[in-house]
Amino acid sequence: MFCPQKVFLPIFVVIKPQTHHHMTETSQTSSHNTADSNEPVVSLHNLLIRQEDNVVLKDVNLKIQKGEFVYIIGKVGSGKSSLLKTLYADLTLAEGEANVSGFHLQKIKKKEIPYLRRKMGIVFQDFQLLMDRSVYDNLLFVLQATGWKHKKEMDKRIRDVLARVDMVHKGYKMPHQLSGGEQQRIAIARALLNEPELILADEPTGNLDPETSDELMKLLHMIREEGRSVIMATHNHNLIKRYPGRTLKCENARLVETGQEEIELDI
Ligand SMILES: Nc1ncnc2c1ncn2[C@@H]1O[C@H](COP(=O)(O)OP(=O)(O)OP(=O)(O)O)[C@@H](O)[C@H]1O
Repeated sequence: MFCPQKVFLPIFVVIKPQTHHHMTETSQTSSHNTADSNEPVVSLHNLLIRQEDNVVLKDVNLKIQKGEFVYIIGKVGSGKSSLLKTLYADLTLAEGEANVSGFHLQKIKKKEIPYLRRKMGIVFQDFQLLMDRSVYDNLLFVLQATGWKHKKEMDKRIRDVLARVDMVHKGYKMPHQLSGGEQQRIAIARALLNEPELILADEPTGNLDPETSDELMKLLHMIREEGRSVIMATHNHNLIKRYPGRTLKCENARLVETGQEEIELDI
């Protein structure tokens, strides 16, 4: 069954109209610093990441700059999703210091989390579109939930993001009328609505065939070229070979940098 909380929309926050007000809002929050443009988008210092009582990752140290494309690899259960969940504050940080888009996660309050999530776009393996409404209404829902008010501006924004993912004529379709690849494009369009500086993608090609995965990778790399940072967890090593990027591996409860030559091709 569809679980609305899992869409990670800041729907429980009433936000003023969308007129470039992000900094004012976020800077009012105690865990947020107005980000310097040279600051890393993600800065992690000695993190300990736990799931219940189990240590998933320890001594995690990482800096990701604006415009970097970073892959997270590792075996099933090695901690890739837990790391991403920590970054979008779905998993409480056990120890260490984490600065993500200017938010200090070690002291973030529950009510501040929607503001953090507005600075990022999150893409999942299973797309997580609202199945009971059209593509257009999926996007409209997010804009309204994040404080946009003016019909014309919302319409323009929706058309812009649909154009970016080459889906401008599919706005009237219901999600079930789209292929998996098309649904994932819509999920990316949704992630781009509020111009985030960071895209987190958890196994985004997991449900896609190789050709469609390839197209999605081109799209994610195009998004990176616009100056956004992309962090993508994946099992698909072939894709990393075709679209090289900085690669980190979760292994033995640590996060380690991995050279391209160490990445084994999938059979
Ligand atoms: N909600 C949860 N409660 C308790 N333990 C969990 C929870 N989610 C994950 N874990 C455990 O935490 C560890 C890391 O899981 P995680 O999902 O981060 O791994 P992963 O590398 O993303 O795996 P996969 O490749 O299967 O997606 C695993 O041992 C897993 O069983």
